[in-house]
Amino acid sequence: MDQSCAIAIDDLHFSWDSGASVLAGCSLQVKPGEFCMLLGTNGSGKSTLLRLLAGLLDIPQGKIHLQKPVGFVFQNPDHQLVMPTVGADVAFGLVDENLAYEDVRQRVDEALIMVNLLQLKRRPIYALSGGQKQRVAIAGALAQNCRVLLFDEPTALLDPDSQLELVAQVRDLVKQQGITALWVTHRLVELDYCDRAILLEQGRVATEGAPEQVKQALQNLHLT
Ligand SMILES: Nc1ncnc2c1ncn2[C@@H]1O[C@H](COP(=O)(O)OP(=O)(O)OP(=O)(O)O)[C@@H](O)[C@H]1O
Repeated sequence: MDQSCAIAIDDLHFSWDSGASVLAGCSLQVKPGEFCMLLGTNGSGKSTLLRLLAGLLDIPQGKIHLQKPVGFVFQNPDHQLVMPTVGADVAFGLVDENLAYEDVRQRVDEALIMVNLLQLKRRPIYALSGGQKQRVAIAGALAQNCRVLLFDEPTALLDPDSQLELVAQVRDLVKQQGITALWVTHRLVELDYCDRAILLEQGRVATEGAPEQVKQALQNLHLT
């Protein structure tokens, strides 16, 4: 298993207790600083794979190597933002680190600058747009110095303009900060922003490569 990868998955198998196999010999690698997108039909196991990577599920069979810390951005930001204001929410992820007040302030400000939200630091979460909420979730991970970010359909609830704004911003973050991103999507327009796309089918990688190559494979499979 290549330990120099940001993410390396080798022969991963997973089934839910009640059901059929979801991942069946899934292997893939993501290089440090790569923006990789993961596609596949409904139920092909994309979210399950992200949850296994994030350590939210136990791995029954296979191996996972992952650069840490790892951040997770959910489809619905209301499922992960827990504090009343932007700054408090970004700081919340640092509570276990026992940092001095000034260090927390600095880490929060730096993270908010990276996602262009410093001016909204005191704004209540309820007064943010969906795209702004997703950027708060990303800032929370950045404040914790996450090197790998996992995104589970983060644009699914956004309008088309906010969708492209978010994906472009994550691409900039990946390229400027050397962060690695694995991004699950159903929206083909987003593929133009990634370095490489991976198509998951029947629990394993069916195709991977440049965005155009994977779009073509999807068309051949009549999945578009
Ligand atoms: N908590 C759970 N308990 C039992 N089965 C589950 C659970 N979560 C997902 N599944 C099942 O596992 C399979 C894979 O689901 P998963 O959510 O990983 O797919 P997905 O590729 O992310 O789908 P989608 O594109 O619809 O989000 C599906 O058959 C789903 O019904």
